Amino acid sequence: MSSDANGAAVDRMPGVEPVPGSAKPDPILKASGVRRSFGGLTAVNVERLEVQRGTITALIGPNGAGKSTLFNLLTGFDRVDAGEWSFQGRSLNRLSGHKVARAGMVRTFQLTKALTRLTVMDNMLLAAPDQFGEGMLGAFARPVWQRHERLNRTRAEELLDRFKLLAKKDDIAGSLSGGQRKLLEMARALMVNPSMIMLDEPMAGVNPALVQSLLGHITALRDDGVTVLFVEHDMDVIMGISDWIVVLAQGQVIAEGRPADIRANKQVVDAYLGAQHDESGGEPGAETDTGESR
Ligand SMILES: Nc1ncnc2c1ncn2[C@@H]1O[C@H](COP(=O)(O)OP(=O)(O)OP(=O)(O)O)[C@@H](O)[C@H]1O
Repeated sequence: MSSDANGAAVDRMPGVEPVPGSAKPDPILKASGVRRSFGGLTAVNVERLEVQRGTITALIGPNGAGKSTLFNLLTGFDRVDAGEWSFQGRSLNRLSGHKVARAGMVRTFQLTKALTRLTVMDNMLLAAPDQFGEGMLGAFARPVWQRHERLNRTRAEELLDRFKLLAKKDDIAGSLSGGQRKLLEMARALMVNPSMIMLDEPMAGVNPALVQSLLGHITALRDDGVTVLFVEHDMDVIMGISDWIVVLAQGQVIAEGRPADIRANKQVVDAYLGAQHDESGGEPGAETDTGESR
């Protein structure tokens, strides 16, 4: 359960059963029988998973539970061995990452080395939909391309402004701090105007001073109608902003529920939360995962 602008608790999943594979009233994403093995190791084996539209859903689990693999499968960056899933009622099976993004479901990526050498603005423009070089076009199509470019630039500036990166638009992305890079990763993903964004460890390597600001951006996305699914290790972050939590262990969904349900789930506490909580300790939201476990 998360809070509204006045800090009051809001249950965005009223009546939803806190059990693995539970049906949601308005699922934006539905997956069933999704399996992926690497050699003899079953990395993902998800019988059923639904993500409620307009919520922040956390995907948690111990190292090696299959969280990143599931992200990769759902977003078209890896191939399933079996299973199917649909997004906004449309089957996404076997679509490439590019097509999945165009359908409205994007995931963030850490900036690659090549991207860190480009300016912040160029990073944004490269993430825009329908990228094509001017050289590929005949003279007749140039005005269309120029209009596209102008619209992309305007959208990039709006997003950079929202994420407080506009003053850095001409800086090399590699010069940004860890937290600013996370903001840029989010801003890049939003260039395609997605209905759902998947964040892989948004707080990893982020200076504690920026954690609250990042959390604010994530809840603002949800409040603007973007569905958020995120993988994170920091339990204070997870419990603080999630409307719903899905627990993965050895590739399977072993629990689902509101933060209070998950805290009260003995199987999850014994297998995962106990150890995590001992590690994080301090003030809620004050600790960050360094990403060193990856
Ligand atoms: N390309 C691959 N080739 C072989 N094994 C892989 C590959 N990708 C993932 N695995 C294995 O699949 C299992 C699930 O890995 P995955 O990275 O999805 O877990 P995770 O929950 O994201 O873990 P972490 O929290 O440590 O990031 C692990 O045992 C991992 O070693």
